[in-house]
Amino acid sequence: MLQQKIPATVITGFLGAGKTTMIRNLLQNANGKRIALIINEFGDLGVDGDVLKGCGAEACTEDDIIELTNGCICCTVADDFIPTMSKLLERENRPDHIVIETSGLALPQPLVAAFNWPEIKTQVTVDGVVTVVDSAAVAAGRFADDHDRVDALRVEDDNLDHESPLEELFEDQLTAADLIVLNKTDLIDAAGLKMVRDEVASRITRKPTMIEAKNGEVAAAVLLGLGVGSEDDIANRKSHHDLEHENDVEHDHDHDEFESFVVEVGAVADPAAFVERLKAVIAEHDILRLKGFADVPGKPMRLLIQAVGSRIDQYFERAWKSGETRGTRLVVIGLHDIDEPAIRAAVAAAAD
Ligand SMILES: Nc1nc2c(ncn2[C@@H]2O[C@H](COP(=O)(O)OP(=O)(O)OP(=O)(O)O)[C@@H](O)[C@H]2O)c(=O)[nH]1
Repeated sequence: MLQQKIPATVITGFLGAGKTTMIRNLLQNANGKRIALIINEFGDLGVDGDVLKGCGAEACTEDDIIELTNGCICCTVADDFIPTMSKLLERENRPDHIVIETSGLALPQPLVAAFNWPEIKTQVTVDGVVTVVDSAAVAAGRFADDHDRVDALRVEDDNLDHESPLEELFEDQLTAADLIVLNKTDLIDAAGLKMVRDEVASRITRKPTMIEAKNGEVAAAVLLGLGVGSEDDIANRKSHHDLEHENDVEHDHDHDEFESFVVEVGAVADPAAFVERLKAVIAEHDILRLKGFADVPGKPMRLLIQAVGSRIDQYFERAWKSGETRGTRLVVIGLHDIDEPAIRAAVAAAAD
């Protein structure tokens, strides 16, 4: 009997835009669909996986959550993504829908193109590519306003042939979209939102639907079931990288423009003071994303810390498990020239 292709939704968007938050909401409102989730994260602490496993949604048990941690999914298609999909498709109990969260630094194009590989194409189709946008970051000029900085980087590095790395990636993720979710609308006013809409529209030639959301609250019926088959249209969604290297088959995409590392420090006695000091460290070093868990003495639960630019959210996420080593571990992500030793020292000092 001919099996129906399983629809797969690719969820992309820059670091901290709200992808995991939106997926968490989706899993809790999945209308009875069984969803398999493939999560790819930059930096190897597995924060997103933990957040999603912790939500206990029936739509997606821990077994249905697969983490790809060997770098950005767009660079590990052959080694990581295809074998993972093949294994998932061999399962007896196949999911109704597959959701793939790319890392915030991933180019979605190579991932979508992978759905044309013969072993995948016969069994799965890309239902749609959903690009989540941090509206507050766009309104603040995060993706447009760093020309001085890029010029400075270019002086240091002759090989930097791009515009701003942030701007390019932002556009590439928008270019791949079938649906754009303008998230974090709670952080801006109506005029700001209008600006964000115009700014996003000005960066793409295709005209995908744009919707607004806060805390990633988008109905499952809106996110799933777009029915696009985006893999067949991938030639019309070329990234800057595709366009620059069209005749250059040897050229690999990489993430040299970004750097990530994990900082481990001691227990944090005063979380409020720690977070305030972290804000200063983030601003001074222009850290794009910082997230992880902190050990607060006397507390049975671990503190989840999520920073996107200067905004930091924190909450006690779950109890430390027996046998788990308590500790404070944070992933730091920035542009390639961030000062790792200085940041390590500053975060350690902030925890003291
Ligand atoms: N104020 C506000 N915060 C939000 C909203 N959506 C997400 N956040 C917060 O933004 C932070 C980042 O959200 P995530 O869902 O982890 O973002 P992400 O895109 O998965 O991040 P990466 O996987 O690191 O790229 C978290 O602290 C969220 O609670 C929103 O609509 N409004």
